Amino acid sequence: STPEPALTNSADAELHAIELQFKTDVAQSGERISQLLPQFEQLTPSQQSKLLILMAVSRLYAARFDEALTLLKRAEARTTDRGQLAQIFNFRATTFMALRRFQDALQTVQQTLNLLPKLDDAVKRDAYLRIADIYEKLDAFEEMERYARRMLALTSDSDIRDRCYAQFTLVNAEFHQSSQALPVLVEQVQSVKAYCQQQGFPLMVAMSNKLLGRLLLKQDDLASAEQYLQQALAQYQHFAFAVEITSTQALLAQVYLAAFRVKDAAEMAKMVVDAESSPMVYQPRKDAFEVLAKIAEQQQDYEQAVHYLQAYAQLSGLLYDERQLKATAYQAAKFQAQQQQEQLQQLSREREFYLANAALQEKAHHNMLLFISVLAVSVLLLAIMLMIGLQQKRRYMRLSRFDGMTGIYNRETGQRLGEERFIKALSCAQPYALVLFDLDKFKCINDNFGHATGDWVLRKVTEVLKAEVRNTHIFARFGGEEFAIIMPNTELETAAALAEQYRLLLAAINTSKSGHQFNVSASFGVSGCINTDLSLDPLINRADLALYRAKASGRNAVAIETGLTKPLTVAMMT
Ligand SMILES: Nc1nc2c(ncn2[C@@H]2O[C@H](COP(=O)(O)OP(=O)(O)OP(=O)(O)O)[C@@H](O)[C@H]2O)c(=O)[nH]1
Repeated sequence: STPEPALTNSADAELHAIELQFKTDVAQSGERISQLLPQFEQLTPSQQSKLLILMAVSRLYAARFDEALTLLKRAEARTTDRGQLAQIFNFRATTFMALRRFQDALQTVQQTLNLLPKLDDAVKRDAYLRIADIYEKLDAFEEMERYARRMLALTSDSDIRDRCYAQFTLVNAEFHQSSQALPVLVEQVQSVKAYCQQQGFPLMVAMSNKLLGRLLLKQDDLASAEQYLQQALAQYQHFAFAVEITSTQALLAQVYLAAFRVKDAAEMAKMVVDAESSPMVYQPRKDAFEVLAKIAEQQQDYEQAVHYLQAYAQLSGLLYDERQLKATAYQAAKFQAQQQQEQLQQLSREREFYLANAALQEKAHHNMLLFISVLAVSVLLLAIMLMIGLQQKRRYMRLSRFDGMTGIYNRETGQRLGEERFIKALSCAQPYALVLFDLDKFKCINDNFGHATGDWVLRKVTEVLKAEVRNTHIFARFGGEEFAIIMPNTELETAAALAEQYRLLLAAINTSKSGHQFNVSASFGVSGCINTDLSLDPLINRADLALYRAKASGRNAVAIETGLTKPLTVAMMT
């Protein structure tokens, strides 16, 4: 069922309030969680996740680590929000640290770091803070400093809490590494403390006080050290922060011992060793047993001193083992991170390879285009050349089919066409006739008026007859001044009549345009197809015979050769 909007909003507000209160009043916030629990089923998955995270945190403070892990798992299952997931991972890493499962903790840190790139700065700062805290517990102080700096770099003037936390973590990392002189560090911690106090972050004030106490103990400023440590103790007691209370008490015991306040020292140290033991307090316990051993020794209670020294030695061994464990985990995590880095580099190399390959393919594509273009241009050129060739061929064909001077068919073409028509006429039993004519005394024209005039006559004769010859007839120059008119589907008599007509036309040519005045005439021989003819040749021969006779009869005449036993002579004119 969908939750009512009013409940959704009020639950959001309450969850946010509880989250804030965790930083100042753990007990009170636990109370508010219990009050919200009966409404669990009515909350949205995201709110349920948030509530489960808060419950896990309260278990974490109560050192109920396995319960905390279970709650975090349930919280993780209910959200896809990256920010919330980062928060879950952070608390999980802290829980693993408390359980001394260092490798799991570092793996969880890596999970958080993988989530971070897409998250906003506030979530990043939160994660960096917790990672720095984990590295501190792993004695990896360089890493601690690195993440503190990253966090600080992401803060602006308005991120007061995070700036206070980051500054403290940074100065704490410097203290662990002894990278600054003690007085410089004291000054730095004091300025961080002032800033955090002014902005109202009591936990950071408590931690600053404890750190100042520790620094001043080292400087042998015992009075100031006690003052700061007492302040820190009161503040931690307010938070019910058991681990820090024990750790501060152990420091106070050392201050009192140094100040020869044996009774106070013993009292403090006793509180430390009587408090619940856990790996988190091995160091303060070891310090407290040392204080107690020294006191017993001073009081010459050697039996008791040996007893305390045994406890001290045992804790030293445990701490040594733990340091080994941490170092191993840290190295393993470093190795894993390195491997991951190498994998990333491999991926980027593969990507480079892919890009280079793509560029290569692009080039191949480009070359292909170039090749196609060249091919296209070549084909075009070839086509043009082919066309020119065809045109030339057509020109030559034309030249070879026609007579250059007169433009009519030459002898070969005329004879071939005539032959084709002849075969057709033969199969259809159609009539067929042939006229040959030869200009008269042409040599004289050449001789008297020059070759050019002779040429003019040849062209004039053609021009005159071309206009007259039927379009089914074939007009050809047979050579020199001899012409033929092949007449398919034409009777011999018709051919003779036409020849006569042509003879008259030629004789009527006016030669003045040639620049000379003279007579033009031609002699004609006509033949027609007879039964025995199987090709054009016999017709040509007979027309030739007739032409010869026409010449012999005095020229400018038409003669007929029938091919029959008694040749028929037609009218001749002079
Ligand atoms: N101008 C010119 N003369 C040509 C051409 N072809 C042939 N001839 C000339 O034509 C003349 C033909 O002379 P012949 O064969 O003796 O005949 P003809 O002078 O016409 O006398 P007949 O045929 O007996 O009437 C030759 O002098 C050739 O040189 C040509 O293309 N142009």
